Amino acid sequence: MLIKRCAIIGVGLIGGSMGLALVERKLAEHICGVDVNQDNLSMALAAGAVHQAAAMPEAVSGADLVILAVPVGAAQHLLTEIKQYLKPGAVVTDVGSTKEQVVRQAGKCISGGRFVGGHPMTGAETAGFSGADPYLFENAFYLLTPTPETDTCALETVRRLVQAIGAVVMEMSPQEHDLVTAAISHLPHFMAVSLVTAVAEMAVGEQAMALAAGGFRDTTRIAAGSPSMWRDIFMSNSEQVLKALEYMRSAMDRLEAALRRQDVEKMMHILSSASTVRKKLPLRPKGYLPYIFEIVVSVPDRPGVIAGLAGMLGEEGINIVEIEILRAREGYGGTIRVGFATAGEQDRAMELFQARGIKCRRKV
Ligand SMILES: NC(=O)C1=CN([C@@H]2O[C@H](COP(=O)(O)OP(=O)(O)OC[C@H]3O[C@@H](n4cnc5c(N)ncnc54)[C@H](O)[C@@H]3O)[C@@H](O)[C@H]2O)C=CC1
Ligand SMILES: O=C(O)C(=O)Cc1ccc(O)cc1
Repeated sequence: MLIKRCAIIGVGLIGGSMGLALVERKLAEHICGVDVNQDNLSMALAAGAVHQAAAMPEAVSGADLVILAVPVGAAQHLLTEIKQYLKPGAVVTDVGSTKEQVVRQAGKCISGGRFVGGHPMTGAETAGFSGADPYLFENAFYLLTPTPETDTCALETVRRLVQAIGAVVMEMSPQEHDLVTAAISHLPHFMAVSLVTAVAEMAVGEQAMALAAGGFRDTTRIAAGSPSMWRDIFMSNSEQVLKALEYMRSAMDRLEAALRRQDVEKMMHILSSASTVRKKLPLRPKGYLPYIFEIVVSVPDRPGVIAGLAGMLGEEGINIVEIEILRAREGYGGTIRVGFATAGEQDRAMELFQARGIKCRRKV
């Protein structure tokens, strides 16, 4: 066992998933769960994500590892609260989406550099334990943000834990973290929220909203995320988000100017450059995220189709690392994206499907 006694404060989507992952992989002997929301706590206990539902001082005072899995605003208050109860040598980590403020606060509260900032780059737009998943972290990037003050043993403990739940560790400073996530996570959320707000204000009616097709859905899925979680993310990373917004505004202004002036050439240039950049964006960029070798399979829209494909691959010992339904319209069939860890598996899957007359292509 990696950890003897662990406390998870906040057993919602991420804390709950962490508990399930630790239990499933037998990484912690005993886990205490703490939550202000009794429903989440009861569900976590019933699902076996925690061994015991506990109240604050007891949960923390016996713990070797404390995981803060609450919105970032609450995490900062909790650091102040728990410092008096921590046993000597205990390691504290968090899962918050912003890092600079929390890491600074931890520096004041947690002695010996035994706080290690963490951020799993995986999740969903659903809040609460009901969405918890023991495999949420598998193959996902998990950012750790040590500082020169971080204790090397504490860092190693968290590193090993993150790897043991199947995630891929990447380390960067809290400042770098907040800049990068402002660009690739917080700005997209800001835009998704603004897009939903704008279209709602256009009052195109319920019927028009029902027509909302791929584009609107794809660009706004994340806007359904937890408002309190995102309030805390924006408020704690306002400086970087505001910087990112300046770039966004400038890009929108240039596109708007081309439209106003009916400047076809300029418009074409902007659209083409964006299209090129977007097409080059791998699902998981090489060197940053583990690369995925994908194929896209065209299939009829019938129950059991995915099971059939998965069965064929399974019989050949080809492991699926990702699978996604890209398009399915009743009666028209659809496409399924299947991802593999190696080029060899991608080749074998192509051969297997083609030999059975299944239409497929390599995704580049
Ligand atoms: N939802 C996502 O996709 C991701 C979220 N995160 C971060 O993970 C953290 C948790 O987010 P989720 O699990 O999604 O939220 P959630 O809403 O599903 O869970 C948070 C839990 O913390 C509890 N809580 C709040 N304040 C508390 C307090 N003072 N004491 C004890 N419990 C308290 C809530 O009752 C809730 O059960 C946030 O900091 C978020 O930024 C990180 C990566 C992905
Ligand atoms: O649902 C999605 O696609 C997400 O991007 C979830 C998410 C939300 C917040 C994070 O800090 C990390 C991941």
